Parts: sequence; C-alpha cells; structure tokens
Amino acid sequence: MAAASPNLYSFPNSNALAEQLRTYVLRAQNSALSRHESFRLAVSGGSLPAVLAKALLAPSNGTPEDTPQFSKWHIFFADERAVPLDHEESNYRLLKDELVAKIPAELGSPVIHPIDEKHVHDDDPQELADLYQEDLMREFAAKDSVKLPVFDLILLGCGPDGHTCSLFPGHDLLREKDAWVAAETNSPKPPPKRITLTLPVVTHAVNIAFVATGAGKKEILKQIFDLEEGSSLPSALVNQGAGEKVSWFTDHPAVDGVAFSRRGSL
Ligand SMILES: O=C(O)[C@H](O)[C@@H](O)[C@H](O)[C@H](O)COP(=O)(O)O
Repeated sequence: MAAASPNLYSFPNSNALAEQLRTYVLRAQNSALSRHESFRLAVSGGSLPAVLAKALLAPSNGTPEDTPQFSKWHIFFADERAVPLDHEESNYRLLKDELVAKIPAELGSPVIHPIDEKHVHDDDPQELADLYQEDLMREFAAKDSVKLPVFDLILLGCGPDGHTCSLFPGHDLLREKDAWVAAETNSPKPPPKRITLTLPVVTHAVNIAFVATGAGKKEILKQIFDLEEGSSLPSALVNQGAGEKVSWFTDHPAVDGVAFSRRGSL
C-alpha cells in the first residue's frame, strides 16, 4: 500500500522541465548503479523520447553525478506497437531517432530491448507480449520467487483520455495481476495492436515519472488529481498504486486550474 501522494512538478517552459528531468533521471541512474551493475529503465512513446533527449543530451556540468553512463543502461519499452522496428509508428524507432542515435560516442551506448520483429504481423500480439516478458525475465534474473521485475525507473506519458503505457480506460488489462507484459488488440489510439507493461509491474518500479505538457492535458490532469470520477483512469491507478514513488513533470499550461497541492521541487 502506497499511502503518500505523488509529486507534481510544474515548470514554466520545456527547457526548465528538461533540466529537472535530467537531474531526476541521473539521480535514479546513480542510485541504481550504487545498488547493482546496470540501470534498468522502461520508456514510453509519444512526446516522451524527444523530452528525454533534450534532458540527457544537454551538456554535463562535468561531475560524475551529472554524467549519463549510457553503457550501463538497459532500456525497455513501457509499451510498443506491433509494427516493424523501422516503421514510423514504432516506439523503438522513435527512441532511436530522437535519442539513441544522437548520443556522443564518449558517453557509451545503451542496450536497447526491442520487441521480436518476427511476430509483429501475427493476428494476435500475445506471442509478442510473451516473448517480451521472457526478455524481461532474462534481464531481471527471474527465479520462481521473483514475482515481478523491479525497474529502476519507468518513464511514462499520459494520453488525453488518461491512458498510460497501452493501458486504456475501462479495458480488462487494467485488472491483470499475473503477467508482466500483456497484449492489447483494440487500442483506441492507433495502431490497435500493442504490447504493454502491466499495472503491477509499473507500480512495482523504484521510480515512476510521467511527463505531460501542454494545455491539451489540463482537463485530464484535473480529473486525475482533483476529481473522484478520474480515480479509475489508468494514470490515476499508477498514482494510487505507487504513491510517492511517482513524480509528474508538467508545464504550467498542463496544470492550469489543477488544485492538487502536493507540488514541490526536486
Ligand atoms: O506508444 C504510445 O502510444 C505511448 O507510449 C503512449 O502511452 C503515450 O505515452 C501517451 O499516449 C502520451 O503521449 P504524448 O506524450 O504524445 O501525449
């Protein structure tokens, strides 16, 4: 039970947001590397990879704390569309184009964990989900006793309907208790076939961050943070399940009129 509420940070512009997101991600990295050899994170698609690139490709202040050690990063996808890896809808391609291809050689290269391209045209994305779960099991050294992977960080977006990952409002997947990775065959946001981390995996992570910017997000953020009727939305369920482990990085237009008071700075 995570009782305490999430953190909501709001910044005047994208530069200020990116600067603080950098601090947050690198703190998560440094803490992970003090506990084990790699930094294991999952990222979403949408607008996130570009913001992440802005944060992480900015010049370092030269201290070890402010340096991304990309060669120790294992990057998974919080959700992925069932399309080839070079498809314009692929989250893998998005992350590669926005961030990975732009990392200077001296910072090293992360290990990226894509979906198995051989199965992207299957009628049912279940095999794609199962194979991705096996990849996670290998990385997280799952033994029978390991019920859930513990990501060091999961970076999420929030759709205008309150979805996050490929967990959509009202879908049965929100009740999944056992699988680590699940198949979605009917996503209201195209393309319809996707795989996604499940809610228990998301809320089990050490740190969870949402990035939500622009006036287009203010109605849904109001519902998620202020209103009872928003409490069953997927993004609100992450807040409820993970509490203070969750940090929202927003800009002023996205939280205009949101009353929720636990705001702070890093
Ligand atoms: O692959 C996807 O469709 C995304 O992972 C999805 O969950 C995204 O994060 C949200 O739709 C928010 O997208 P924006 O950040 O672009 O609003």
